[in-house]
Amino acid sequence: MTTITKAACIGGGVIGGAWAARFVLAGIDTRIYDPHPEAERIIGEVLANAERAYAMLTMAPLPARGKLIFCKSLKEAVEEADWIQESVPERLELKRGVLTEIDRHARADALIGSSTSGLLPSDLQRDMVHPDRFFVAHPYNPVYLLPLVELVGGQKTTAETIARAQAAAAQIGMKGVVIHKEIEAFVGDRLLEALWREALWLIHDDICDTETLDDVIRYSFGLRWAQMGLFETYRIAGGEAGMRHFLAQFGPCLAWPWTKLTDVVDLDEALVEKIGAQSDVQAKGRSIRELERIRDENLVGIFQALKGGNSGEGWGAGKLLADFEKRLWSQAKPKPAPDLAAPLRLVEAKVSAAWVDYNGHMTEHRYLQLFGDTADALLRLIGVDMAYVEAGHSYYTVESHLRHLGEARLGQSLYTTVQLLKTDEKRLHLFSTINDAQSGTVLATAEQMMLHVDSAAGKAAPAPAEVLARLAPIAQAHAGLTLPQGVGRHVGQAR
Ligand SMILES: NC(=O)C1=CN([C@@H]2O[C@H](COP(=O)(O)OP(=O)(O)OC[C@H]3O[C@@H](n4cnc5c(N)ncnc54)[C@H](O)[C@@H]3O)[C@@H](O)[C@H]2O)C=CC1
Ligand SMILES: C[N+](C)(C)CC(=O)CC(=O)[O-]
Repeated sequence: MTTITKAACIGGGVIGGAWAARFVLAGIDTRIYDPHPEAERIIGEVLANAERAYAMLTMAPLPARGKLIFCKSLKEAVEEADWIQESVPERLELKRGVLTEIDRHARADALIGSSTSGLLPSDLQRDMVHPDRFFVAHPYNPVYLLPLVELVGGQKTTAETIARAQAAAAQIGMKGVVIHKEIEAFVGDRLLEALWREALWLIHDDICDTETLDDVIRYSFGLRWAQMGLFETYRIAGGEAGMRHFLAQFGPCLAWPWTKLTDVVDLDEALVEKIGAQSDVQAKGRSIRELERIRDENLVGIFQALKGGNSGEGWGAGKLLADFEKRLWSQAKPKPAPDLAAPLRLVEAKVSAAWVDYNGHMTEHRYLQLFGDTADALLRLIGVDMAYVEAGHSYYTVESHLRHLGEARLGQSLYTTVQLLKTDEKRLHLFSTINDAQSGTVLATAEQMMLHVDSAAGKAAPAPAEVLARLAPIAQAHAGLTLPQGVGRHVGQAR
């Protein structure tokens, strides 16, 4: 299977720019060709938003950012690439011309994907000399966050190409869903178009305005769709009798005249202006980049909620993120040995929107999460990693005392440190801090006791010699450090 190390983006608008961000943030060197005079500025802004979103999304060790190179010609962009992604405007003749040129200059084993929202891959690959390596890779906006890519082959696409494309998608954290039969608009845009058509009629007929329509979605079924889609949601809606009862009860309603789905609304000047004006009111003067940042913060929050779903196993897009993070951790190069002569600096983080509460600052359980991540980083350092845990032993936290000394705000960069206060064969007594990354100011501290356990037996057990041996030099070095202020504090009031 191909490992993608070099990518090319042909077209760097809304979608091409965000593909470039996804590639670059996955550590892939990316060349981009777009003749738009402001391409560099636009793509730079998209990349900045993507980096901001990733900093909030994950603490897993992302690879070093790939290089982003702007090219003067399509040839220069594609000739060395492993994966070329075309994202030029949705016009068949334009796309065919661009794809034929890509085909001419690309390496024989390169993957060539098109972002088309609905054109048939067989039509797009018609004039290519090597159409076997061409496929539709239809993404969703914003490509750098939403993980789905619909993979659709044309008549001349090989099964090997689709399999390689699926593996390449996984490499950049995407879920490549293979659509085995080519139809216009594939699966996602068929569904979206049905909804959109209906929505346009509702505005046209003055049933509601754009804000009311959006509220109807985002306060109700939009929340359901992000986690269970349509059919699993409706299975539950059938009550204990499930899907069959749901179909029996609501199937006949489909024959009632509830929808204008087959009629196409005339998007004449008046309707465009009506929708445009209502949309302007909704936006409350926010720019597209500002709206993108709000959207991204919300998406990150949803991802994180889904990552903790299904009793912590992860669910849907959250499970995909959890699996991707596991892979990143397993591939991470060992960090240089930390300086033992000071508390160990182990975790870097940025305050995500999902971490902020009604007081406008990081909410209290996120402090505990960061202290937990810090303890996990220390455990990995002494060999207590996922394989160790799966083999039946771990450390459990049995006591924590947190102190909140300052506020952490949305987007603020933080780091944590940990100092070993005392250890024995079963116990780890730790003192951790959360610090502002710029000033080093301590914002919170945690004093914690952890116990080594035999997880199957559910009781404390001595840690094995190899774990204790890795612990010993840290414990020895930290024994010489000053006891941090706040150790042994209990909750009480000054008298
Ligand atoms: N905007 C969306 O929500 C989605 C769009 N798509 C698909 O992605 C593709 C691109 O759409 P957008 O990014 O929205 O359009 P866009 O208009 O934002 O970007 C198109 C870019 O292509 C560039 N371009 C035009 N001719 C070119 C050429 N010959 N060579 C290189 N670059 C060229 C333009 O300068 C522009 O920057 C379309 O096929 C669209 O259907 C797919 C998923 C979602
Ligand atoms: C509007 N659109 C057809 C270009 C939308 C898509 O293709 C997918 C998306 O991101 O909604």
